[in-house]
Amino acid sequence: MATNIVWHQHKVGKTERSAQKQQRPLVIWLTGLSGSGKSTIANLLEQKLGAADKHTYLLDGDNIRHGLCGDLGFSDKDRVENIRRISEVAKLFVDAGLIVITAFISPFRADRDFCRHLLADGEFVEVFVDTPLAVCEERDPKGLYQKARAGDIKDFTGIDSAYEAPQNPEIHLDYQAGQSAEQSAEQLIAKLKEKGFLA
Ligand SMILES: Nc1ncnc2c1ncn2[C@@H]1O[C@H](COP(=O)(O)OS(=O)(=O)O)[C@@H](OP(=O)(O)O)[C@H]1O
Ligand SMILES: Nc1ncnc2c1ncn2[C@@H]1O[C@H](COP(=O)(O)OP(=O)(O)O)[C@@H](O)[C@H]1O
Repeated sequence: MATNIVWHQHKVGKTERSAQKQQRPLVIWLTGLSGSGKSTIANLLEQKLGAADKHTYLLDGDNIRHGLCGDLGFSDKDRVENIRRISEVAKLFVDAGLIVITAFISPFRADRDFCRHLLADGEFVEVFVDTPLAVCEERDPKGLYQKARAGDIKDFTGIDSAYEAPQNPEIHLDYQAGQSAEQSAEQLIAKLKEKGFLA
């Protein structure tokens, strides 16, 4: 707990930093099962926003777990702490004026809402990458479902660990058979624009 600590109000704030970048800072929070397409879509989205002169930062589950969250595993408690840390980092990057893209399973509603409530109204865009478990398992890009089914990995999301689907996400990316990742990323950009999150 922060006791005997006083918040410093700096002269240069979020308003100045985002004005300098000529953009509205945001968190675009992708959530979905392992293999649903979060990392692939997030990467394409970041490339497309960069090409449109936006200033972005992508926080991706696998990468963050090598450093900032390298001490955490996949128990419910560790996942809560993982998302808490990511949320605080995302808030700092929003304060820096950036468009933050996150790609974490983030299986628990309360934790996604924690990030939403850290930010100002309209700064948190929850994107549900709604790919059915059977499709994720069929894709199995890292062979993890096979290991989880064989009992070699415990607490695997969708198998023996819960995934709480968003009830009212700002954007719902419904799985469509045969749709490419490129098409999904384009669909996401179109929805971000349609809903007024991107100029
Ligand atoms: N037990 C278990 N359950 C789920 N996922 C597992 C597990 N063990 C390892 N992995 C790999 O870790 C990636 C998920 O990390 P996240 O930080 O996104 O998870 S969480 O948000 O804290 O639930 C996840 O990456 P993605 O496939 O990109 O989602 C997996 O590659
Ligand atoms: N429409 C799509 N959107 C995203 N990924 C797709 C799509 N169609 C096929 N894929 C493939 O599915 C896999 C998704 O893996 P990944 O992006 O690592 O998912 P996650 O980050 O959610 O675990 C990749 O191999 C990707 O090429």
